[in-house]
Amino acid sequence: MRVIVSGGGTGGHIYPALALIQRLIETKEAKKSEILYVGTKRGLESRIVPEQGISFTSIEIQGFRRSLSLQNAKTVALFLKSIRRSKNLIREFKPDIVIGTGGYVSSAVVYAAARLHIPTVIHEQNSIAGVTNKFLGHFVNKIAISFPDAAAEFSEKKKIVLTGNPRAQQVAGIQANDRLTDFGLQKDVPTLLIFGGSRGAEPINQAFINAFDDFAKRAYQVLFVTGKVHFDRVKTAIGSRSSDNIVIQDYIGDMPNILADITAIVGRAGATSIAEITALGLPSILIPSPYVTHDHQTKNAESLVKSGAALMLKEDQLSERSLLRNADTIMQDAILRKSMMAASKTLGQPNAADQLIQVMTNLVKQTK
Ligand SMILES: CC(=O)N[C@H]1[C@@H](OP(=O)(O)OP(=O)(O)OC[C@H]2O[C@@H](n3ccc(=O)[nH]c3=O)[C@H](O)[C@@H]2O)O[C@H](CO)[C@@H](O)[C@@H]1O
Repeated sequence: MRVIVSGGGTGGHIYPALALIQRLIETKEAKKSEILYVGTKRGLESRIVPEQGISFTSIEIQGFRRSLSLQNAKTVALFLKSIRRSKNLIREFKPDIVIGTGGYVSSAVVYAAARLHIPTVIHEQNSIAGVTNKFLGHFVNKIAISFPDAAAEFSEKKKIVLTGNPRAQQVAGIQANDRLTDFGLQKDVPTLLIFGGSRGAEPINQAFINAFDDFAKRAYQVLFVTGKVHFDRVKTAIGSRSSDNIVIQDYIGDMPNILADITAIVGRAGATSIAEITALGLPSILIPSPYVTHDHQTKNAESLVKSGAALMLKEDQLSERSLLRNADTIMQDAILRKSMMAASKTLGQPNAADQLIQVMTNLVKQTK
């Protein structure tokens, strides 16, 4: 099967696409040479996708501003140009199917495919759909969702299929593998991973910087990930302080393998992170980003909190003290962790990639 995949901007849209691609290759539904990823140069995808050895090509497009501005005129012009470019790419590559995983780049690629009568699927990771997927929902053949609640976001109910997030299946099968020693951490000490989504989060970084001296006294260890753009500032703020139980990284390239060795997570409540957390049955402290459309991360987090899988810390309550208190609550109580792990695991979607592939292969068969 020849497949064009498009999705980007942030890791939350890219990693589900990569997990799907990996599974398409594993199951021999597609060869590596039959896959083309279309993204933008500016998005994280331009770095992450070629690193995986997947063919990558970029189109120029930008997102709409919320307020009326001259930039929006440029955005419209770029959008029309990117549809023409996408149509050319599609005519050249001749995909059997085009799938979009969100982020504005996928709007042009998937829309162009629909206009050319190529079978199309979108994948929505969140319970509240993104702007791009809401737009594309009118044109595609199938809408794959990760949370049942997302069905309410689309008017054409016949198109909707609940598959889960393919990244869940990619991490679900991974066993603990002592990879923490790669970073100089101990392999048998409980480890807390702190990170603010795929791009890092300034408020989480600041709370961690303020709490550094206290974390340094803990019996557990901390793997702290700043996000690439924040790394230098965090390192400067930490200065010459160091501790055997704390490691600071800018980005983790191989998150699935690292997650398998982690005891608990402090993070944002991005949908793909949540798919990973529940696939592995990890306990977590979720600090939803208040800067996302319709506060959808709070909704994502609430589903875990309700079932006892996670604690939620609202960003306006985030401080060094609340960060430490929540971290200690989980890291110093093995019984609590055990019940959170069980609750987390019940929300996991370990067959999500296969379910999405099923949707794709059925659609291709029907349209042949
Ligand atoms: C600010 C913003 O718009 N956030 C959205 C974005 O978040 P974001 O891109 O942060 O997405 P998620 O938290 O969902 O996923 C982050 C992904 O990046 C990976 N990772 C992260 C850090 C790292 O060092 N290495 C690494 O590989 C994680 O393992 C995960 O696979 O997309 C999500 C869709 O899924 C949405 O729910 C989020 O609201």
